[in-house]
Amino acid sequence: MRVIHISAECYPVAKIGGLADVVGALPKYQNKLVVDSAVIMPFYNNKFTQNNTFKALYESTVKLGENQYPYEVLVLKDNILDFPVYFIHIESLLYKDYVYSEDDTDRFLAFQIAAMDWLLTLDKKPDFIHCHDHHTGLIPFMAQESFKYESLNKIPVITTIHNAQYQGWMPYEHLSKIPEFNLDHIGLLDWNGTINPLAAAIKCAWRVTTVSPSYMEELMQSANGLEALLSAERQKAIGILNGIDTDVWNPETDEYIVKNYKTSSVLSGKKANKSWLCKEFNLDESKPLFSFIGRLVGEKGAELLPSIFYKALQSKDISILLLGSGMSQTESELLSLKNIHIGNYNCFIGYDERLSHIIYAGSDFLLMPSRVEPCGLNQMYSLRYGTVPVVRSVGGLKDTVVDIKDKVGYGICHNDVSETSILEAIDRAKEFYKQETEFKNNRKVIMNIDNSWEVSAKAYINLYNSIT
Ligand SMILES: Nc1ncnc2c1ncn2[C@@H]1O[C@H](COP(=O)(O)OP(=O)(O)O[C@H]2O[C@H](CO)[C@@H](O)[C@H](O)[C@H]2O)[C@@H](O)[C@H]1O
Repeated sequence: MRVIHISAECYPVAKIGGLADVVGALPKYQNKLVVDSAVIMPFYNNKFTQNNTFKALYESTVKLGENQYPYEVLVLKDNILDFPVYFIHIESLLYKDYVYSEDDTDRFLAFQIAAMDWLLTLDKKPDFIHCHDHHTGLIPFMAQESFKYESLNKIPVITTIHNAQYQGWMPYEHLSKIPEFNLDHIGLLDWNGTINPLAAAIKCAWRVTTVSPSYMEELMQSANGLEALLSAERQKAIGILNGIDTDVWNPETDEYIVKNYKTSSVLSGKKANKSWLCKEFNLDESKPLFSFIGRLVGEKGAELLPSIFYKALQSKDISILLLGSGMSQTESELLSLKNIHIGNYNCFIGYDERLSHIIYAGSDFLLMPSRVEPCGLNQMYSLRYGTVPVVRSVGGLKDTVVDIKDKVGYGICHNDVSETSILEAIDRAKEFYKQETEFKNNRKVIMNIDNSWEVSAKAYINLYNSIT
């Protein structure tokens, strides 16, 4: 079985968020089964592409309306990744020092067309095309409708929704850039009077998945305008929970963290990582350390954080550390807070992969007050590193974190995204921290929870098999 994943991100090549983690792990775990899995992604100008050498497999031009762009399909000269990655190199559009920006419409249109054009030329075609998020949302449509891809239209296309908030909307002036199709079928591209790639994917993909079962249920109620569409397509929709790459996220071998540890050495291991963090960020090591890692956007409840932190820190019995970037207003509020709660609070505004690993390892609690959380990987990383997640019960968080009130519980859950609710959860976490023996035992329990990809990789294969 040959599967080709098509995505804008893939760890370790280019990562903005969780999409990269999933596309960087799922093919690897599929390849351990009976699958030959590879990835097609854009060739960006970043550290990974600068530090490695590539060779061209294929050269051509991609047509985008009136314009023609030369492009190459590149592969790594030395295959240092766990699965083949094919890079679409379009110098003037994709080869930038960013992944997403204002000019995404043309960039990802060209990416999708170039990827499909190249697939047309292959002797051995994939058995399944697996697309991720709206950046690849026109592929299911083009595979089904564009005349030039007729020879690909028997290949089942699967779309995975990692985040339905962003849908890739584009005005109709871009229509002529989509390879020719029967205009009677234009409705497949449309949602509310505009071209909506995610909607087109939901209509045309053979199967639609979300990254957790609860998120699929939630999208039927609220999906940034697509709820009715998802409900209508419910018979081909399924939620499959993400896993985590336990080779990358393993406190025993993680090269980023200050001291490695396993269940039996969790106390000293976490202590060393916490000490490092507290020294680095001028925090009091003796207090429970609450952290937040992530994109500072509304979906993550980020704009509430400055006020919540301010209030939670009044009692001076906890420390808080934040790593993230996003809305500029929230960033500046978080930065100003540094001058108020000196010694108990700090933040790093930006992106830092190594620091994120040390925070998972050195924190006592990880906060995730998300409004929307399709799956969430942070809570699974934190569990693996013995850090108790404090989460809003939504989407994948609901599927992966059980509250300590439950007999088999191990995390702290709250139902609302309100200040009161989040502050109450923090208070409950503080109480839990004081029950020293239970708290320490719980660390060992959560480190052993199996959230690895093995089960989910199989679930995707069962899904592919159910199509044929
Ligand atoms: N400033 C920073 N510095 C370093 N690392 C940072 C960082 N900000 C975020 N990260 C890292 O990015 C990843 C975030 O993953 P998530 O799954 O939690 O969120 P995201 O919303 O990006 O993903 C979307 O897709 C994924 C994958 O399907 C879903 O789990 C999720 O719910 C959905 O919103 C983690 O690896 C985290 O450590």
